[in-house]
Amino acid sequence: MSIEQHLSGLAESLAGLRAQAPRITRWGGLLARRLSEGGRLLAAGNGGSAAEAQHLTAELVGRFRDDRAPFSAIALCSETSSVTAIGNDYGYDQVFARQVTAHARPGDVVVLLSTSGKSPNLLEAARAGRAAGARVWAFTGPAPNPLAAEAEEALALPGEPANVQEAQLVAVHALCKAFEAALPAASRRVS
Ligand SMILES: O=C(CO)[C@@H](O)[C@H](O)[C@H](O)[C@H](O)COP(=O)(O)O
Repeated sequence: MSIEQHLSGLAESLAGLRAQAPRITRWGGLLARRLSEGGRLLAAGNGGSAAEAQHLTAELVGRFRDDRAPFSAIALCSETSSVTAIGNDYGYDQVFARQVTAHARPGDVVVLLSTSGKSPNLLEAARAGRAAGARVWAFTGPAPNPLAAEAEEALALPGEPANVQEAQLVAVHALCKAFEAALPAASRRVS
């Protein structure tokens, strides 16, 4: 595939994202409410999506754009001792689900990123999140797919995996932008 074809594919995935901008704005508002009230975001993904999960939590604990309070967010894929111990003792399908069961409380938000929407460990994590009473949102490739079906809501993007993954990084930034815009003034300290 030529670079031009790759970039055309990315444009298609981004067009799919643009069509779902209202969902991202709504998610940002809900996330701002939940985290301001003491909730926590738990994020997970495999491979490149693991990097995006970490990217999202870093923006929330640090900051995206505005100077403001830190918020609680954990990338479950970065918990190397938990991932390796749970994977070793319970199997790779449980590496995120067990952490979700340990950390998630009602009022929390679980964000699961996948290009295929088929990774068994993310499907298990979605079930664990719902069982814990948390909100479960999935970022996936083309719908229908099992993860989109298992989550309460999904941002499903068209395109091949690499393009979906690239567009998901834009979606992560868009969510952070919507989140910071929706934060109550009390927790915002723009300099
Ligand atoms: O970054 C890439 C492909 O762009 C790979 O590392 C990719 O993330 C891995 O193959 C993942 O295991 C794929 O998982 P998923 O997106 O299908 O849930």
